[in-house]
Amino acid sequence: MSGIDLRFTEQLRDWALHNIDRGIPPAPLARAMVAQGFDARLAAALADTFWSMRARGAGIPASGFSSEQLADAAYRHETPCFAGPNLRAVDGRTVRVAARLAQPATAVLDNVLDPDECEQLVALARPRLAPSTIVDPASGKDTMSMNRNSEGMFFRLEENALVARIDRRLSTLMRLPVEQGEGLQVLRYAVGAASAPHFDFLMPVNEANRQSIARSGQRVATMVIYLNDVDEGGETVFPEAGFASAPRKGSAVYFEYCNRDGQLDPLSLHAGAAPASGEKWVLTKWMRQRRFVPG
Ligand SMILES: O=C(O)CCC(=O)C(=O)O
Ligand SMILES: [Fe+2]
Repeated sequence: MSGIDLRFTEQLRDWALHNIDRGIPPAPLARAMVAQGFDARLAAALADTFWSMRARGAGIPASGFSSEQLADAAYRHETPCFAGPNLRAVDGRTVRVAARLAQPATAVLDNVLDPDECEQLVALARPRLAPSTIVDPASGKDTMSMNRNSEGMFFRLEENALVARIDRRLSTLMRLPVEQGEGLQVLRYAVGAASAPHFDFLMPVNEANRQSIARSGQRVATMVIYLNDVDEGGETVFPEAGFASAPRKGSAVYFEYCNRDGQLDPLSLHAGAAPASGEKWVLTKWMRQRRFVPG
């Protein structure tokens, strides 16, 4: 192969891909390489490029990267959905931007749902809850988490009047068609239940994820809406960004992670922290690049 500007060993390649396929972001990979004696800038360039090519489903070269591949690794942030006005009129209400983070492109939003909408959603979801599974990144199979986990359910898109109103409101807020949305998900966390750090976009490392991406495109943005107040804990934590959003009933955290070129933002890694008392309920909307076609 011609045009190699940065060489790596097969051993390093295998180690990096193994960890990326387990859901590890580039920054901790680079830190591990530095701990093994790599120069910090070299480690970051290698980790970022392995990660970005793998996340996009590109073939990884056998022995080195070209300067073009190295230059294309860094995520290019675009103008985020919630740049501009702090108030958004939608569906007869005013949604307020309470906080913004540039990387990953994140906005904390107030007044996304009314208290009574939150309560109705909890009442509709409660009898349909099932133990949450996590998709094992390597196999694409649903597995029960080893940690104490949340319980969850999905509404079908526009399955009743309340859900349809919220699907449309979120579509307007997120500036993508209702049809590009997956059905709303509700999660309930008991005291001590958490969700581990994960990406919402689909890593194309197993057949199930590749087929889902082929049907509907990649996930591009997420809205997590808090359905209750939590006295302590329960934040949505972004460990690579050093940021956490605390649950407040009817408020939301929005974040985007797939740009027009199909690059994916590793800073969007996030986790659901366990409530220290009471319960935590969230409603999640994921948007796709194209019309969502369930599997
Ligand atoms: O529970 C949270 O705060 C985050 C939920 C989440 O990450 C998700 O639904 O994808
Ligand atoms: Fe998530």
